[in-house]
Amino acid sequence: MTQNPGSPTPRVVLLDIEGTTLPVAFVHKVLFPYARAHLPALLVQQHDNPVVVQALAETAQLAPGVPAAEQLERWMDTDAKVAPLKSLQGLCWEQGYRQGELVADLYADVVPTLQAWKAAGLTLAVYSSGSEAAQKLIYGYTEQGDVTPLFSAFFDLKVGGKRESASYRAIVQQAGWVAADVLFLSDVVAELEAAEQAGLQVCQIARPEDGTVCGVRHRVAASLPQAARLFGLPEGA
Ligand SMILES: CSCCC(=O)C(=O)COP(=O)(O)O
Ligand SMILES: [Mg+2]
Repeated sequence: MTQNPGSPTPRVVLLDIEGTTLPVAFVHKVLFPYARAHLPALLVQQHDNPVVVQALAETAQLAPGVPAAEQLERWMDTDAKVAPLKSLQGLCWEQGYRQGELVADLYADVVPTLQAWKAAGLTLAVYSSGSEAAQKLIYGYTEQGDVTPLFSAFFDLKVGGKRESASYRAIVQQAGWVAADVLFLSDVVAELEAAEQAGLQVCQIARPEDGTVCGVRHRVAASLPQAARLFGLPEGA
C-alpha cells in the first residue's frame, strides 16, 4: 500500500524511540536495569537536586502514604509511564552516558534516513515517555555520534500519555503544525490509534528484531526507508 490518496506528503515526522529508532532490548535490558541499580544512591547523593525534589513531591502526590522508594520500585516493576519516574530515570542515565557506561545503538537505517528527510526540508521531532532530558541524552550519546541536531522538538509526558489522542492534539498545537502534515512513526498500535484520532498520518514500524505485534489497520514498515517509500519521502543513503 502506498500513500493514501488525498493525504498530503508529510512535512513533519514525529518519532517514537523504543522499537522505532532503536531496539526495545536496549531500553528494557540496558537502560531500565541501569536506572534500577543506580536510583537508590542517586536519591541520597542528589537529594537537593531540584529535579529530585520535584519528582519525589509528584510521587507523594500520586501515591500518598507510600514511601517514595517503594512506589518507584512498583512503577519500575510495571513499566509505568509516569513523569516522576521518568525524570529520575533520566538523571540516572545522565551519569551513565557521561561516564561512558551507556551508549545507544540506533538501527542502521535511522541516521541516513533522518538526514535525508531533514535535507529535504522535513521537520523531525521526538515523542517518547522518556523525559525530554532522557531523549536528548539517548540521541546525544549514540554509536553514530550526537544526532540531537536532527530534531527540532522533543515531547514527553508533559503533553500527556502516548495512548491518548489529546496528547497528539497538544503536540500539534504547541508546535504550530497542521495535524494532517504530520507522520507519526511508532511500533505500538495503541499509540498509532491515538495519533490517528487526532488527525495525524501514521505508520507502524515493525522491526523483525523487536518481534513487534503488527496491527491490521495501519500501514506497516520494517524500517524507516520502507516507511519513506510508503509516504513519498526520500529514502536516504
Ligand atoms: C528516552 S529513552 C527511554 C524511554 C523510556 O523511558 C520509555 O519508557 C519508553 O517508553 P515509550 O512509551 O516511549 O515506548
Ligand atoms: Mg515504541
